[in-house]
Amino acid sequence: MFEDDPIGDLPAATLCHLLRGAAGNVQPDDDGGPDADEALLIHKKRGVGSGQWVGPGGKVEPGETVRECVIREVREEVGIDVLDPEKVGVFVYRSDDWDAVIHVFRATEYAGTPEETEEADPRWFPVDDIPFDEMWQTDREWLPNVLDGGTFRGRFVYSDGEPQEVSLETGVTPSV
Ligand SMILES: Nc1nc2c([nH]c(=O)n2[C@H]2C[C@H](O)[C@@H](COP(=O)(O)OP(=O)(O)OP(=O)(O)O)O2)c(=O)[nH]1
Repeated sequence: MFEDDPIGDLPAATLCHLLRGAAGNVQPDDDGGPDADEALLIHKKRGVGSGQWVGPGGKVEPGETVRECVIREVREEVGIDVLDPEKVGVFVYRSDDWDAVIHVFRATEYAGTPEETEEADPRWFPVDDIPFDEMWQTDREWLPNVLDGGTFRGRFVYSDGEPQEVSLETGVTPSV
């Protein structure tokens, strides 16, 4: 799937999908995945994807691991500390103005309460009522699976803001 992409040469970025149950904590369901009621999204105020709902995250800085990046970005954007980031997916994103390899994490344990910042307005959404119409179009291809405990890798090529190529493989173990 990634044969055409010099993955090591592309800028890296992260996304985090935080889950909570009705009682706050998340227990495993029958399949061993998280049995969550709600997922945290941010309404992004600036940068790539501003004006849309998206998981918190951002660009990996020089000398930083993707895991360090996702913890830093969630803290900067919504003011909480993620305790158990689990890498569950990776995708190549290509567009007219920004190419990247994006590492997707899921987490169920964190410290603090999400707060609005200059970058982001956070809100918990029911996992069966995610605002896909106000998100990156290809997120609807993989996010339900991630919220349900799955893993994936993908490649999404956009032009003029519209997806032109969509490749997706689920049930893979993403390398970190
Ligand atoms: N959900 C989703 N997020 C995407 C897609 N493509 C894409 O680049 N992103 C995300 C990955 C990063 O979290 C974010 C781009 O980084 P950013 O602009 O937020 O980076 P940053 O916080 O470091 O911002 P800055 O300092 O450069 O302003 O966009 C996509 O197709 N779906």
